[in-house]
Amino acid sequence: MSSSTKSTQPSLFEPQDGGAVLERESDQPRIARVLVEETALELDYIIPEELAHRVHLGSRVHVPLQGRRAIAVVVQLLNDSPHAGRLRPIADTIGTKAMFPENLLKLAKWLSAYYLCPLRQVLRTMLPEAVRSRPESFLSDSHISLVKMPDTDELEKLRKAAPIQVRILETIQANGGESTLSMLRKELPRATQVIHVLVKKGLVTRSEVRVERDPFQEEEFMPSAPLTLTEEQSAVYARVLQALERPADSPPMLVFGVTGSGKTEIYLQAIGRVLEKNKTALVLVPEISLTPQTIERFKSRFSERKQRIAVLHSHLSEGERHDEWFKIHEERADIVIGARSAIFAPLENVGLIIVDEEHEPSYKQDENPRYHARDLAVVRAKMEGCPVILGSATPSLESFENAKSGKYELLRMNKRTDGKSLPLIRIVDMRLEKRRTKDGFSILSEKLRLAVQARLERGEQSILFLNRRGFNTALSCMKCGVTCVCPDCSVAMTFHKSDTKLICHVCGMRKLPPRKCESCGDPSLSFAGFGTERAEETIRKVFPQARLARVDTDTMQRKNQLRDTLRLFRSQKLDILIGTQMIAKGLDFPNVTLVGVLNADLALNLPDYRAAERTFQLLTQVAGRAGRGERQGEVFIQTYTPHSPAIQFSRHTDFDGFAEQELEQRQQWHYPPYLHTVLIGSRGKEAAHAEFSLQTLASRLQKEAPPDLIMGEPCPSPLAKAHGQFRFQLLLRAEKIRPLVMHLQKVLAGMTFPEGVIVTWDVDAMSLM
Ligand SMILES: Nc1ncnc2c1ncn2[C@@H]1O[C@H](COP(=O)(O)OP(=O)(O)OP(=O)(O)O)[C@@H](O)[C@H]1O
Ligand SMILES: [Zn+2]
Ligand SMILES: [Zn+2]
Repeated sequence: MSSSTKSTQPSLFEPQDGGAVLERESDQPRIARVLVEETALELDYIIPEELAHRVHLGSRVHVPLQGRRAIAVVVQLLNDSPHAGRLRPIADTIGTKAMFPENLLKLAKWLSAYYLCPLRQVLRTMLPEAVRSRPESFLSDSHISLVKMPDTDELEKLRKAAPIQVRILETIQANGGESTLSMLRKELPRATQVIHVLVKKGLVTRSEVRVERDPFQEEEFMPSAPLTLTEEQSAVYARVLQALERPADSPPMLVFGVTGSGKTEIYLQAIGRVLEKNKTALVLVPEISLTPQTIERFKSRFSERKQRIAVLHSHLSEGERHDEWFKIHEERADIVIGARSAIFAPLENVGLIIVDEEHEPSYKQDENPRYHARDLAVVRAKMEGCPVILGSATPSLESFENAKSGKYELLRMNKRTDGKSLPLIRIVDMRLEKRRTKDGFSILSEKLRLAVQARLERGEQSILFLNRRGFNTALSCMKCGVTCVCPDCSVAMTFHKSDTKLICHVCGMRKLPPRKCESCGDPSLSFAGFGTERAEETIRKVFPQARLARVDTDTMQRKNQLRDTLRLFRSQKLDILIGTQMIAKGLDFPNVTLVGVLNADLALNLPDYRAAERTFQLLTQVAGRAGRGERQGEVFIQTYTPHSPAIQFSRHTDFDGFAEQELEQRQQWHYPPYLHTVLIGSRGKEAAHAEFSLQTLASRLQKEAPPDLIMGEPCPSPLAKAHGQFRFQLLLRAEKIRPLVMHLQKVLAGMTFPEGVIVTWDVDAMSLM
């Protein structure tokens, strides 16, 4: 949150500027308290009689404000106001139905208080941009009919004076006298204005029609029927059914099932039950596993009502997002599947909320408001009075601890549905491997090479995973040792061979690799480290006959490219898939019998107390991609730290062992889940200003602090510079989060920061970078 949005004390009535004052006997409620969207003012307005049926809690309305009209959200309905005699009426509503259903508005208020973020900003986040700024325009298209062509003379005159008008007329004529505005626009971007003129001249008519963009309209779905549940699944499902019958007595359920244990099947059947009860279901999936395959599973199971499934994710066009949102708003959807922000879907009559892969860090938004969608799901479920299922093969330690303490209910599934054992996991010690190679460098160990070779011979498939894109991860001087870093960020620039550029992965800056050291001028520069691009090149050299594709954000730029590549892989037209975490999750390919992790140490080396947890999760997830079919799977993990606990425990798929050890450490060192954190950050072009601001804040926080506060020292962030700004941080920890947040709010309210310094705060921070 930037210091410029510092909360001001909202005044509750509007200064009068001479407008007529309404007075009338009350129907209840007669006054709406609204939050003006652009000013953060909370003001009271009269609800005029004629709008009474359209003004609800959560409605967006137009109100008169200082001689103009402003857009506001109704946040409270009142019978009376301290300024009752001096209020002006609401001018109009946007739509007839509240944009924020009551529970969503409640959730917004909760979020605002918990994460210390102005309500106005929360509400802004809840509505997609396309809905907020253009509530109607995307929805409609215009049907254009030709009334008459101008006669021959006139037509020629017009052709000279306004050739574009003629061109449009002729296009419509050629199309049988009918067309749509969107089609004409494709031909001519200015078609809208031209049509306007032609309508005035009476040559064409225009009528509004409603069209919807369906991102899946070309897809066919094979209907699927519910499977007979395994014993383990049945036990979990029985519990879920009970919760659906008596949601009030049911704590959040943590479904902890190994990869391939059939969690998704349970979700599908539970949703089936919810629909039978004429209720709706909300399913959150991490962005990265919101693959066509995942959506297909839902659309296939509920194929008879696939039109009633709304999908929300970041790859939708503005128009698609708008339409999906309205589909939910107008109650034309009863299943919503989406990534993080789908927790704000304006769904009503919610019967079940599911958060798949609940441990995924991407559920935490890393800009304002910095909410955690899983935690909001638990809160929203409570407000909706419905059960919530959190599912994972590697639960977050937060949820696991909640289950241990009885706040959540733990439901376990330890076996794969096919009865197959989990894949065999082998650790490859790259320190030994290094000695074997002549340049002391290896991308593919001998063991992994042989394993891939064997798959190629048997016609089976392999996935190779490397969580870093690019060719080389650093360019360093052999003489003075200086590495080429981004001038704006404190990170080494990555060499991308395909465009022969150094690219900064933080700010995106690109430049040609220098010919000599930028520090000492020596020409002996050397590339080091490797990313997916280089790994691909190596694998191609080692297995020239293999059919190979690389999946990372560099290769998957084009729309549908990921889908197409995965289809090729599924239909076994590819032997090897090499990629970043885009391929780590949720993919289910029966012919994959080998998974290789090229460098398991990447996540472990992050300066974050969660590094071990992340590594464990990632390795377990990746390993889960192997051996999902008839044949047993095998996993090779290449590492320079073979004895680290995260690697050893994941090797034995021993979540409990890992959790026990890790939780003990967290408790000892006072980290979540035993304490809450607030990470305060300051940044600015002037390092001294940013640092000083944080120091001042720290010393103010010290005064009258809650007794359980543990405050660190202001220090440079691990990512010390980004986008040309110097970054500092301060970690606050406390057992109770509310008193800490309230204390912080009070201190911030009394502070101003120097110009150019931005101060942020992140409650329950997931990343300490
Ligand atoms: N009861 C069942 N009988 C037979 N096959 C099943 C059953 N339940 C699930 N499956 C199949 O087992 C495979 C794994 O199931 P599913 O994807 O639901 O597991 P999951 O726990 O969600 O996996 P992951 O955590 O790896 O995403 C799928 O191919 C699914 O169709
Ligand atoms: Zn040098
Ligand atoms: Zn940069």
